[in-house]
Amino acid sequence: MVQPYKHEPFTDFTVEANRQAFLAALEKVEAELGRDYPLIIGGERIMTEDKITSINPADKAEVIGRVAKANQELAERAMKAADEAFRTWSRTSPEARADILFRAAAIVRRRKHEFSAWLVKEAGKPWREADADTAEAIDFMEYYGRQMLKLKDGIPVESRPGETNRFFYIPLGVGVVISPWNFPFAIMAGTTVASLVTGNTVLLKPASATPVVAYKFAEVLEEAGLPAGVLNYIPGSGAEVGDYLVDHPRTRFISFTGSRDVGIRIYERAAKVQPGQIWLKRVIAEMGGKDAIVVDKEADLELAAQSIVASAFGFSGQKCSACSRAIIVEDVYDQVLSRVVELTKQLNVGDPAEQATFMGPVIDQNAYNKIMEYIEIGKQEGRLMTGGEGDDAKGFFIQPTVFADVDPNARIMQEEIFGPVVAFAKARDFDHALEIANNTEYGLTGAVISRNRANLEKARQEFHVGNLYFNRGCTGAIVGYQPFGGFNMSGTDSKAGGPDYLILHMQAKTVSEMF
Ligand SMILES: NC(=O)c1ccc[n+]([C@@H]2O[C@H](COP(=O)([O-])OP(=O)(O)OC[C@H]3O[C@@H](n4cnc5c(N)ncnc54)[C@H](O)[C@@H]3O)[C@@H](O)[C@H]2O)c1
Ligand SMILES: N[C@@H](CCC=O)C(=O)O
Repeated sequence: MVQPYKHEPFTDFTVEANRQAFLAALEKVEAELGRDYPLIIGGERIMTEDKITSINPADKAEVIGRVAKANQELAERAMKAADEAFRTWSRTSPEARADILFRAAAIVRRRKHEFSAWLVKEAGKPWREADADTAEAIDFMEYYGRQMLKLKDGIPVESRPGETNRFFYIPLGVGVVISPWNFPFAIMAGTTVASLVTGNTVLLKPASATPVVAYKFAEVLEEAGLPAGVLNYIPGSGAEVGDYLVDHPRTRFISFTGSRDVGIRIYERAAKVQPGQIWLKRVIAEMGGKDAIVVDKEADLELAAQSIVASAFGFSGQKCSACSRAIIVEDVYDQVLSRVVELTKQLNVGDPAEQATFMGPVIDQNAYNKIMEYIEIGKQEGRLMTGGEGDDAKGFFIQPTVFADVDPNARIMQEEIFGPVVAFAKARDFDHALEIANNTEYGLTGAVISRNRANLEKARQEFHVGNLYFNRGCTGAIVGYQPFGGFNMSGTDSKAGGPDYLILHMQAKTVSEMF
């Protein structure tokens, strides 16, 4: 009997034993840096001449690993392997598939700090963020395994006398999983195992900035008993391998998490029926955000300031859920702003391998350049209150940055920056604050800090985001507790970690028999 689902607890690093264990994990990972990793196609390891070099964003001279790079020919081979493996994997019992997830979760749990240490090194995540990423990966495996057990016999439907009707779910086929670098373990693992446990086979193309942790996870799934060919690990260029697989007539569905622009491209390309294709591809697309925290005049202002700072600057603002807009009712605007500035100035920015670091680097040179450009735009559009500086000499470090008095239509209030930058806008009243909050093309997360019940109820109806939080920050959804996904240009609102997520990876079949 499977135990009821409970989310994986976060590690308390004030406990000395935990601190020591994490330091030991960092040491272990440091000793393994710089290795070469192959593709995995049909269970076979394939090394290529051309490689993706994964570096530490906090120290660009440090190579995390060199990963083989798939081209179209290898992607085709992987497609054939996945297509072949689908014949048997789709007939494997849901219980056996779920057991592989539970076993994989147990393996990761035993090596939890080691996985988090890879995240510190490869993604530049500070300890707490890395620990949360690993915990979320474990949660996805535990939660989706249980969800599959709930769904395995379908859902009862009505039958008339002399008739038996059954309604159940079958797998789709080969899925292409395309994952981002910002939750390089949790989102990569979650989107992969959701596809697998539902009986599909997978071509996994992880983000090029974080392919090593994805390789480590592919190894875990093998160790847990996943048969060869069911998961194929094929890092490669988005434009080359990504487009090729999205267009491929044998691709049955695409599970994409990433930026708005790439999401739209995939959505459009997947809609085109290719010669030989006998289905309409399904697309699950989780895209960007321009998330806001609204602060009412009747509110705990300290909570408001703490929530804004944590949501804006956790993992350097590189979360689709990050607070990049603080919308404050004018009566309390100055107080909240000055407290946020004060708290921001106290943040510890530096090497994420150090326990005391709150905020590490941004992911790479492109991200650094883009964010610094937005900071320049921000200087034209608002009042720079703190931050604004960057240093990319050793790693890609940007100071947490606060802009005040920004017009709701300004670029830094409309466009996803994906860095440690928050813009403040003043609202006349609560209704005006909600109007500003809804004034973007995105609709992912949002929060309201208020003691006014009527205003909270108004926000429940009117604040148009997939994940709305009251009296807390707008990041940190927990699998199975706060199913995650957004409206409008934030994607297809496919709620990851939610009770209806797995169904998106299957098709429903009705069988009616007369007696
Ligand atoms: N809504 C969510 O749940 C969620 C979660 C995490 C990140 N995000 C979003 O992801 C973005 C940051 O991640 P990113 O920089 O890795 O995004 P990205 O769109 O640049 O890349 C995401 C993935 O798409 C691949 N890709 C690029 N071009 C492709 C193409 N033509 N065809 C197929 N695949 C292609 C990349 O290689 C990568 O694996 C932000 O916009 C963030 O808001 C959203
Ligand atoms: N699920 C994460 C965000 C994922 C996107 O980056 C959160 O809730 O903060």
